[in-house]
Amino acid sequence: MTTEQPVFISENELKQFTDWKEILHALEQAFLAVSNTDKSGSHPYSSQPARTFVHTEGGVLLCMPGFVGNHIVFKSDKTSTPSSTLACKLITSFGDNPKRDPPLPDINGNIFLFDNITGKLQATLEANYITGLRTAAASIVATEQLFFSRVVDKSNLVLGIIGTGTQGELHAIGFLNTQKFAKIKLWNRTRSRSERLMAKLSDLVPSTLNAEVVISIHGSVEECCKDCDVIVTATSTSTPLIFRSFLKPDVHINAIGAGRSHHAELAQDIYDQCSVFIDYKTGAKVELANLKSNIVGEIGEILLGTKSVPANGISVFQSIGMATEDVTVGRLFYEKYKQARSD
Ligand SMILES: NC(=O)C1=CN([C@@H]2O[C@H](COP(=O)(O)OP(=O)(O)OC[C@H]3O[C@@H](n4cnc5c(N)ncnc54)[C@H](OP(=O)(O)O)[C@@H]3O)[C@@H](O)[C@H]2O)C=CC1
Ligand SMILES: O=C([O-])C1=[NH+]CCC1
Repeated sequence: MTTEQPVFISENELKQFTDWKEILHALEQAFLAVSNTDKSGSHPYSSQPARTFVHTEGGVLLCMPGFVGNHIVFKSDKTSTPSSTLACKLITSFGDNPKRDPPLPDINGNIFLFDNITGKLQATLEANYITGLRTAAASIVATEQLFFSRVVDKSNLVLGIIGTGTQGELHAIGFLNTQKFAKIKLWNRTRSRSERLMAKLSDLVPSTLNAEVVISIHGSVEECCKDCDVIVTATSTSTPLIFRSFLKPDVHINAIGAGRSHHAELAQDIYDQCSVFIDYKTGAKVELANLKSNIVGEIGEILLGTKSVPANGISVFQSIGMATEDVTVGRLFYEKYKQARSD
């Protein structure tokens, strides 16, 4: 039980605790928790309503509350006993922020972690960086489940990143640190931003699994998508950027962006032919209500073994973003922060 005053953990403090293996594990726990309906078994479980939106003239405030029970915080600690975590992320998206002088991020948020027994606030974590990490980790887990599990020859795979803003950058860094690709192709509406990311990635490459990776920048979305095995779309576009004709017959897409309408990045001719997996049905009922496609199930259902992965074709992870991701990743970072202070 917490009797201390709540702590505030800044973005800079949080950055030093980044550990992709632990973050992927936290995401698996979140996915399992939303799909598991049996509270008495060994899997995590959750309580999570659809998030709410408050619209203003300049942007939107999202309220994302969630609870995860029976989850393992640290993958690496084999003696970990299951934990329960209650949290709420408040996050805003103000689209004109990047154009301000000096520029500000479009998305700004905080995660509030509560004591699970007393309901008292324990910690406030700045959440811009964590949101990027957990969104990228969700895509990586989805790609492992929907693509790497069905691909036999993993020797020459190509990753495409469409949109190299905050989310696109963390996706590129996350994939570099956790999966092997022969090539990473970048496209961004403003080319200078993909040039900046290319320079950053080139510095990181020697310390990742991908020492030989070739990174390139492309002038059109079509050219960037050509030959890609895995694609990430991380833009705020309101009109489709990728069409069926740009794609190989077997490809996996993580569609994470597009703000108000989550399915704006891909053309209808892709949705007509693909298998869509989502993060949570409760959110999809609200936020993907207008999506006309074959929604097969949740990523957590694959992890639980209650849904199977299509053998081939186009798979899409339509990432909405959910509170349970912030719950398990927020708790992981809070525990790491406490460990560091007690050392
Ligand atoms: N699924 C999830 O869990 C999450 C989803 N998101 C969503 O991801 C998207 C990206 O967020 P973030 O990276 O933080 O934002 P940034 O502002 O950092 O980046 C926005 C990106 O979108 C591009 N873009 C904007 N408008 C267009 C357009 N009309 N056509 C093509 N590209 C465009 C920008 O290009 P340029 O550099 O040229 O401006 C930039 O690459 C947002 O829609 C956000 O809502 C964010 C967090 C979590
Ligand atoms: O899931 C999330 O945190 C967000 N989705 C869009 C803006 C922030």
